[in-house]
Amino acid sequence: MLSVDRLCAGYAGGIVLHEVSLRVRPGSIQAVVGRNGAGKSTLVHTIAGLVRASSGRIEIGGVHVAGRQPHRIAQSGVGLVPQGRRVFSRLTVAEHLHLAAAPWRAPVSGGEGWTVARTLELLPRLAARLRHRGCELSGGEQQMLAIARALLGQPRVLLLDEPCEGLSPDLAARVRELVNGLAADGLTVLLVEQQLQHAIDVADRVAVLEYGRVVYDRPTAEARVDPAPLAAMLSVAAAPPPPPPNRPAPRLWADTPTSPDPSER
Ligand SMILES: Nc1ncnc2c1ncn2[C@@H]1O[C@H](COP(=O)(O)OP(=O)(O)OP(=O)(O)O)[C@@H](O)[C@H]1O
Repeated sequence: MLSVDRLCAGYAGGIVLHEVSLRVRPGSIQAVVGRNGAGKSTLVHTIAGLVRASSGRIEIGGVHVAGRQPHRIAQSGVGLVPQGRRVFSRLTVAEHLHLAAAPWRAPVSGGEGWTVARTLELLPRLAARLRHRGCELSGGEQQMLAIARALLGQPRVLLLDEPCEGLSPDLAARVRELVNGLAADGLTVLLVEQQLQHAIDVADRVAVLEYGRVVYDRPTAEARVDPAPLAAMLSVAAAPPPPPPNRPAPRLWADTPTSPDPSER
């Protein structure tokens, strides 16, 4: 179970997440949608420990992890598939996989762990590309590699930040199918999606972030019946809410130097 409770986080320029609360059950997919700049990546980065929470709780399987170093949070069972894949252009697929493999780490959720052989069985396209360098892969292959790398860390919670971005409809459908299968195997999945329809297709619940606040969080079954309210929420620009009166200003944190790539923003 991933539980986020009244989470606040941001950067030196200001607070971005305002008391965000979400609960994602094992084996389920929670989609998070929202307009550009709503705070979706900040949310996954904060859960992964790359951005420091200024207040609130993040629990993985009942253990409070907010404030821990990113590698400690990864050891608690959080895997991140970052936006833009972030594969190393000069390393081969095989090198990526062997660097990411953590066979000494027992799978946090128990059961069968992820080995290089098992990830290649799941993602056979990578098996045919083992000697290719990151820069020689297609966008879809890079995405598969980013997912394989996260799985090799033996996660029980998988955070995916716009995994279908820039992929052809076929490949995007393949990625959604893959994510679905991982959740069916018991993984807890938080999926940031730019496209509402993709979120509705794959997720069990969908939450809307607006100016860093959760303004909607319902089962996708409701949106499948009538997606109009959700679509309207994402297409009509709302003014940012005024700050609440008489509340002390939240502490602001700079992005930590542990961010995977300082040129990210
Ligand atoms: N490293 C950073 N330093 C300072 N501000 C940042 C940083 N990263 C993001 N922000 C700001 O935080 C806010 C939320 O950005 P975030 O990337 O979380 O939004 P998003 O919903 O993921 O957007 P997108 O859909 O465009 O990826 C934006 O105003 C953005 O400019």
